[in-house]
Amino acid sequence: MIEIKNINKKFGKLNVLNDVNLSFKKGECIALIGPNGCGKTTLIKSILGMVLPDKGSIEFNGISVLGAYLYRENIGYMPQIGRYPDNMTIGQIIEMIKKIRNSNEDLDEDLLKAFELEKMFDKKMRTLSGGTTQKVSAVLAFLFNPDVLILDEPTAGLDPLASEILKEKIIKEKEKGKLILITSHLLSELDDLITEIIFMQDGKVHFHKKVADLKEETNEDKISKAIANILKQKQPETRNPKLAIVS
Ligand SMILES: Nc1ncnc2c1ncn2[C@@H]1O[C@H](COP(=O)(O)OP(=O)(O)OP(=O)(O)O)[C@@H](O)[C@H]1O
Repeated sequence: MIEIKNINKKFGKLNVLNDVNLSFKKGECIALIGPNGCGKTTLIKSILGMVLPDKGSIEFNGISVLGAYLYRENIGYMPQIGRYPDNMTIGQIIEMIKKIRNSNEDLDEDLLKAFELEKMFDKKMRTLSGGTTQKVSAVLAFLFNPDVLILDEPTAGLDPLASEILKEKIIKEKEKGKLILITSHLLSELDDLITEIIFMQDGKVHFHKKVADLKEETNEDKISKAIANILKQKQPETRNPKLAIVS
């Protein structure tokens, strides 16, 4: 579904993506993890066409994303920090996006209802808490029933109930066979969700494994412990604080 081949990206002298090769298929729920600044968001933005790689190719269903935009209709994107026009209300934002998309798909309003956002339709975006803004971003990502969901730190800032609602929704969409790509630092949140894990470090893919294989190899039940175990095996001498994992 998404093929990433030999992607490189520099910002000035900083090598942010360094020969990244990845392949994502329908029905997978993949966690993209790694220390701050290792290139996760840059990789996501490259898939979305918001960042142009210096080298390499990205294909969506066999077609290069370079210069293309229609493929984005198949992707629901929840950014790490959603930015919206300050003076518009929640209701106006959702209506505006619906009009721009002009989609014939049945709308998926599960999250709109579960988060009870309709009660807050008249609230202006500038008055919203961080968590409520995250809820608006989540609603918009799922609204047009996309085949692919790319969620950048989706539960950051959400309260425990909202976080659980979103996780249940992600599981429901995964079961429908969608491709879901999630970045998160909260590894304990990922246990029930993901089928594969990609660990990035310094712009490179450190490893890409199926969760079942990772757990079997390390003899650990929890993803956070399994990853810590792998990292210890790979770097027995060093204690690199950048690899700190939140479990
Ligand atoms: N537009 C840009 N211009 C210059 N540098 C950038 C730009 N976007 C990202 N960077 C740099 O690229 C590096 C990777 O950033 P990126 O946002 O991809 O990291 P990340 O893995 O998503 O981090 P985090 O876990 O903190 O979200 C960082 O050093 C960041 O400062």
